[in-house]
Amino acid sequence: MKTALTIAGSDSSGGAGIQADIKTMTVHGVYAMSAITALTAQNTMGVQKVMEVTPEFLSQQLESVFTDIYPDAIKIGMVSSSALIEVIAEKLTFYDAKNIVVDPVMVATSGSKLINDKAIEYLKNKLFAKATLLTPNIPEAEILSGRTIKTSEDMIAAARIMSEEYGTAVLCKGGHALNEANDLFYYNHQYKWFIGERIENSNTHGTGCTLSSAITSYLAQGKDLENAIWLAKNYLSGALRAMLNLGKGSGPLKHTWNLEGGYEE
Ligand SMILES: Nc1ncnc2c1ncn2[C@@H]1O[C@H](COP(=O)(O)OP(=O)(O)OP(=O)(O)O)[C@@H](O)[C@H]1O
Ligand SMILES: Cc1ncc(CO)c(N)n1
Repeated sequence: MKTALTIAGSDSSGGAGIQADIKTMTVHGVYAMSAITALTAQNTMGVQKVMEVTPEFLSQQLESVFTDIYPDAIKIGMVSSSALIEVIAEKLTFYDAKNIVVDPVMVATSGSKLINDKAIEYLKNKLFAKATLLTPNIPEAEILSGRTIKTSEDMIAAARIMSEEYGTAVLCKGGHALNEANDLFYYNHQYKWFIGERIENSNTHGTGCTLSSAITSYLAQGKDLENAIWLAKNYLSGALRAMLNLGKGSGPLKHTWNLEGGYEE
């Protein structure tokens, strides 16, 4: 069985973070492991409280995992402080980790900030160069590239800046652009659009986490990066089309849709 590790925050409401990652990896037939960076008390309406783990405890979780069941691929999500980022960077190097997808989580769908400013600098300087793929959404891409994104051309320019600065592939997600679900892939001075059909569903809690862990699952299974992105996007679209409607705010996706004969009931 292929194995994957998520290094991310826990979402008590189960739709984003570690919980979304484990569900996604599991329905892809990949054995999921976790190293938790923070607990969030969160629901579909917002993040009520965050409790970070200590750097020592994160370090121990990573050591426990890597020295026993080596992950074929790794997804990194919410990491809210510079000390935690340092620990992750050090362990990834020490254990020679491969297939690393970094989702630079900064703000939850509900608008709550999930990272501090010093940590953003550490992400850029210590972590991004180790990534196989970065998956920023538009607001994150604006912060990381220093450019405002209003058009498709802006997305290309921002992705180019990030890819060249960090020497890694970048998938800039277009879910925040009105009427679109097109994501821009940029690597080796070339770009490619991953065109998606926009699904009218306001329940989008955890779309970013779900996409990045689906990509991670496919990388663990040995798919190449572009194939992994296509397959993951298809999985995500199905989870949105299944129209689960839970909670009072922006609800979670139906992660299990692909086990249940699809979304046509
Ligand atoms: N309404 C939609 N219909 C189809 N695809 C969508 C829709 N909204 C988002 N997506 C897709 O979902 C994926 C995640 O994109 P999005 O921009 O929502 O990420 P995110 O903001 O990081 O998510 P999160 O809400 O978890 O922070 C992308 O592939 C995007 O194109
Ligand atoms: C724990 C966690 N990670 C990531 C996100 C981004 O959606 C969230 N809302 N919560």
